[in-house]
Amino acid sequence: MRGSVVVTGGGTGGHLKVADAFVDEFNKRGIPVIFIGSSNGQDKQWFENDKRFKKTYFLDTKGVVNKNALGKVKSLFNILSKTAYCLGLFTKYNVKTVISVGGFSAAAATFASIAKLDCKLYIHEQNSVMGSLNKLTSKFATEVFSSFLKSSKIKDYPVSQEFFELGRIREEVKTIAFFGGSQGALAINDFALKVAFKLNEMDIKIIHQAGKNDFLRVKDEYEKLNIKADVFDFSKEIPLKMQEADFCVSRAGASTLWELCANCLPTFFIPYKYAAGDHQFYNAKDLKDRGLCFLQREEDLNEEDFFKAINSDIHTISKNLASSINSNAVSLICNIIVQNNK
Ligand SMILES: CC(=O)N[C@H]1[C@@H](OP(=O)(O)OP(=O)(O)OC[C@H]2O[C@@H](n3ccc(=O)[nH]c3=O)[C@H](O)[C@@H]2O)O[C@H](CO)[C@@H](O)[C@@H]1O
Repeated sequence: MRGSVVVTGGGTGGHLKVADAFVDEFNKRGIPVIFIGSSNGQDKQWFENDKRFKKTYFLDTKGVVNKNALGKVKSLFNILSKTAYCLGLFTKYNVKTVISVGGFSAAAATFASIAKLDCKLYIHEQNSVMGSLNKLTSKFATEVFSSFLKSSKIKDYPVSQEFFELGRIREEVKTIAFFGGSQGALAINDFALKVAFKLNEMDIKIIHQAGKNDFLRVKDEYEKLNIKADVFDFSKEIPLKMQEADFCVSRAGASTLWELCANCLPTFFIPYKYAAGDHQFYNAKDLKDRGLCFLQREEDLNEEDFFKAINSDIHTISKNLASSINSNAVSLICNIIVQNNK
């Protein structure tokens, strides 16, 4: 492959998990990868000192959306200065390929890839509604990959192999996992605590990812209820937690959603209502329309529908999930990139 490869993007786990899948695939092919992310958000927590990368850079960049006019101008100037810095890096490492997985962390390296004429930009958009950076830059990309875009050459999602390998067809609900996405979700924490007593009475074990900010409160509440739940703030072993569960309650972040499909784990999705363009709801809508998941808006959340869901035919759902996603998306995407950049 000509020149070096940069993977850029992040901010939250959903973007970073896709970056993770790309790095593994390029490394498998003996192609080193440089990562460019932000020092704000979760990028450092995921990739600092990660030996799989040839080099990692965490730039002091922040998002532009959701800021007042002055904040927007400041962020834009900052991104421009970091773009110039990235151009310097691109010359130093002879970068010819940039893969953006989106999020505010991707802005500087994405703009630099557009400015450098001999560099190709590839975008992976995870969500049903395109993020603002991708909207702005996609016309400059050689390819835009997304499960939700008709024009995408590869429609399956780059999910890590372990979610497939640890997948199994469920028969009955003995263990339930509650997942709040990479940052945890207050609404899911509260709902889990509300139904915990009844689940305990039904002899159903609880696994609960509560997120960093609410972890201690949640742990404390289970103790008060005298329930032995597997509660944690963030775990690097989500594939194992999924494997153990027979049913899941989750936010509908794109990476989690496709990992659950890969794992054949029937899920009750409660989308984050403030996600841009309501994308979490639309991430899950097609699966819901095909009878492959349950989907309920936070404001409609009620115990009756939840218990109806766990008592439904989860075996058929689990069986049908097995054909909802192919396991080779990341390899197919990398084939296209490598072929283009020979
Ligand atoms: C609030 C918000 O805007 N969230 C967005 C963010 O979600 P978020 O960052 O929560 O992303 P996802 O749910 O898509 O992915 C979270 C990732 O973190 C991993 N994980 C999670 C918890 C844990 O303890 N350990 C762990 O490793 C999961 O396995 C998954 O791979 O990015 C997604 C992908 O663009 C979007 O679809 C979401 O809408």
